[in-house]
Amino acid sequence: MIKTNNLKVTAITPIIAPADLRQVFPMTDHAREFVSRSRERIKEIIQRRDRRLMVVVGPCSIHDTAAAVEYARRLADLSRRVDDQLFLVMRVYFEKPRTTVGWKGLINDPDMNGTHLISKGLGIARGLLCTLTALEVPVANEMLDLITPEYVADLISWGAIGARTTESQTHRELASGLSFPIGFKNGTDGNLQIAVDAMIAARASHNFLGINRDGRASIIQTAGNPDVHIVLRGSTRKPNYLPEDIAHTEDILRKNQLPPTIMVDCSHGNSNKDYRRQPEVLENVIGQVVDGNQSISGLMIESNLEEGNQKVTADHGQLTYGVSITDACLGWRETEKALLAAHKRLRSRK
Ligand SMILES: O=C[C@H](O)[C@H](O)COP(=O)(O)O
Ligand SMILES: C=C(OP(=O)(O)O)C(=O)O
Repeated sequence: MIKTNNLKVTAITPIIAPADLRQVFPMTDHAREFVSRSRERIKEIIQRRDRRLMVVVGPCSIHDTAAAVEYARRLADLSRRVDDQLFLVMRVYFEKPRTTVGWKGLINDPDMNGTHLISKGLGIARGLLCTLTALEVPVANEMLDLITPEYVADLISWGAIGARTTESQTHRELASGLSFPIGFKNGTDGNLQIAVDAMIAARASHNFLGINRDGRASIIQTAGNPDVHIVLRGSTRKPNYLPEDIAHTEDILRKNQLPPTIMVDCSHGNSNKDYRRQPEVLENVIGQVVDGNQSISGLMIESNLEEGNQKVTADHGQLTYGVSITDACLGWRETEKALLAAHKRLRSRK
């Protein structure tokens, strides 16, 4: 018999159901209360009812949970020192969109060796989110895969749809049903319209395919997510965080009847992919806020315990602790210095 299906599929392996993983790593009452409170604070900030700025700061990707917990402890300490001006949310990114190919993150390949033990990755991810929530560190995640939210989204306070997926209908549908605020990045070529279209789409209700708690394919019907905003991340051609870029974005949001609230990613196209330039982007944007800008509500920084990045080799014993294995990051010392300086300047606001 001639086979016409799965000609290019080499294996299909069922995985643990979301309900079962949630039983292994249950959400405590404290976690529920903390995540709900963090989401409310973020909503207030992006709606500009709370004049603090949200800063999504942390590693480009998580590959070592011990280092992530150490980073979270430092962030929690720093948060206590700056929280009258800055609401810090940790970047805890488990899924990486690749330009072509490469390691796709801790969920996809937790052992970083091509074994792709996705059930294990989901378990490590959920376990880490429980630990970080117990430490009272709010978590930000990139929503890349359309299935994983059922496993982890209850512990997340803010989500990004990345530059490579903002134009995707399925990601917009996903965003329309998520229980937390979502930032849509501009395209890698600088296109803002795709983020505007994404916001309009995600605010509407949708019917689409997903999975339920038992892992069964289901029709998901959503109400629409009003808590969506744009994230300016620059492009391969130029940055887009300068006052004229912000004014242009405000104008586009106004023309599309979208709330004037903007997050600036200090990394990616805005730093010309040079992590050392993130503090200068941060300083410029903080200057705009101190000078009276009302629409900038958030910032993003790629930061790790140690600066730079490293390649993963077959012998993981060779990896340097606290260094990114994806994009290069600002080190902790520089991150702390930059955020304390931002805090000091914001305090001088009228
Ligand atoms: O922030 C992450 C990266 O810029 C993104 O995942 C693309 O990475 P790549 O171009 O190395 O694949
Ligand atoms: C991939 C990322 O960003 P972007 O989608 O802007 O490239 C990221 O923040 O990890």
